Amino acid sequence: MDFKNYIRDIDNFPSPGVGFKDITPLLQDKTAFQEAAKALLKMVDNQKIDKVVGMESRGFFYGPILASELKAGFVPVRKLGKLPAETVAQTYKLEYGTDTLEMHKDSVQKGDRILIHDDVLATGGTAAAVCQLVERLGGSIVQCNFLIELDFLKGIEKLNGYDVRSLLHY
Ligand SMILES: O=P(O)(O)OC[C@H]1O[C@H](OP(=O)(O)OP(=O)(O)O)[C@H](O)[C@@H]1O
Ligand SMILES: Nc1ncnc2[nH]cnc12
Repeated sequence: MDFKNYIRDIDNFPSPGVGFKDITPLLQDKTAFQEAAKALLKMVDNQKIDKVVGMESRGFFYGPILASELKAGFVPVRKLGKLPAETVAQTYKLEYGTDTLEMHKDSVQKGDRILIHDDVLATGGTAAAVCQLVERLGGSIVQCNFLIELDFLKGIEKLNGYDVRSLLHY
């Protein structure tokens, strides 16, 4: 299946000069939605995973599905101020601004085998911040797994040393 047929380009969103990859056509198609989940899962290649860590908000579409299929837990990484218990936080830059992400301190135990999942790897600021949070909590990152990688933004350079897999490249 050519998943790219279900990814829509929106120019100048959310700010001038940004070419936004809109995955909602993929999500709303019953076949493409499910086939993409299977393809993301295939990239994990039967590795043992204790927890899938997904970033707010678009990492929440497939992250819990991957967790369920891998018989792993799901850990939400949320934007500042949304998580109710004690957190660790990391501020980072992304393609169109600056933000802070948080994880609950008790969400990852030392030695947990972690799959990080998000929809888009752009400049890599978000994913690098999440890798730092997971490692501060003692987690071991098995793979960083994305639906889309924007190769020209070179996000992979911020994820040196990690196993980075992306289903679609632009
Ligand atoms: O590689 P980067 O340049 O850091 O950009 C990638 C991030 O940007 C988007 O999230 P966004 O912060 O727009 O939030 P959203 O998922 O809530 O829309 C996307 O879902 C990634 O998390
Ligand atoms: N160009 C882009 N399209 C969709 N999500 C993004 N997150 C960061 N850059 C993005």
